[in-house]
Amino acid sequence: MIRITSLSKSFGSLNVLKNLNLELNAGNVYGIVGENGAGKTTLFNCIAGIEQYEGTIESAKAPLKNHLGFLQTEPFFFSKITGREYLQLLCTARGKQLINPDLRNIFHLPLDQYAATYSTGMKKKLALLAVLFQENDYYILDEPFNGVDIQSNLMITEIIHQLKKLGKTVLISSHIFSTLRDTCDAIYLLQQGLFTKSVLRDEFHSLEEEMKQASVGNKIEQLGLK
Ligand SMILES: Nc1ncnc2c1ncn2[C@@H]1O[C@H](COP(=O)(O)OP(=O)(O)OP(=O)(O)O)[C@@H](O)[C@H]1O
Repeated sequence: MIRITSLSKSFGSLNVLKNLNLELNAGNVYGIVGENGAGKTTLFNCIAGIEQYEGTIESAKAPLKNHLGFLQTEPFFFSKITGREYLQLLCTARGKQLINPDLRNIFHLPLDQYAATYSTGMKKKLALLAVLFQENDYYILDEPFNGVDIQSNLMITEIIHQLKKLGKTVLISSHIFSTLRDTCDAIYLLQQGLFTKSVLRDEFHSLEEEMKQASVGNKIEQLGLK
């Protein structure tokens, strides 16, 4: 369980997160949707302890950061570290052994190549493997489907299903509604730093239609394509 109470975050005069409350329970997958700049990454950074904030964030397993696997939108790697060394480093940081990295290298990453020289999608897959190998209780996956190939997208969907089965708590952001439909138990709509809607699985379709209507409406006709 992660409980977020009265969470606010500002950058100077810009109020990005406005008094958010959210409870995330074990064995559930939660999705966050919202326009660019709505505050999704800022929310994740606050939960991960990367940003300072007002309010409280509590977790059943504490401290939260020691049990959290945070996959960032664009993972960063130091220049002279191989994929294998990165996996080793992240496992060591949690006091875990790196077990069978070659056998468990399901994305066929070149583990002896410098990670900084990986492609965008390869970097994301390496960072994902690392947080999985840490055996965390909580996962935040910021746009996990973005920039990876179709095969890996299918794999990541199955990984999320498996995390749910294992009773983990998973929070995902995505700009592709279908990926959330395939993985989430509940979806929260974040608009200008506020949760304006939360829906359970059986209401996903109506949320998608509502968002489509609000964002597309009659704008295609307005475009006047010929
Ligand atoms: N370090 C920072 N300093 C100042 N403003 C920031 C900082 N980080 C984020 N912001 C601002 O906070 C707002 C929310 O940004 P955030 O990255 O959380 O949005 P997001 O919902 O993740 O967007 P996207 O979908 O584009 O990834 C934006 O207006 C952004 O410019």
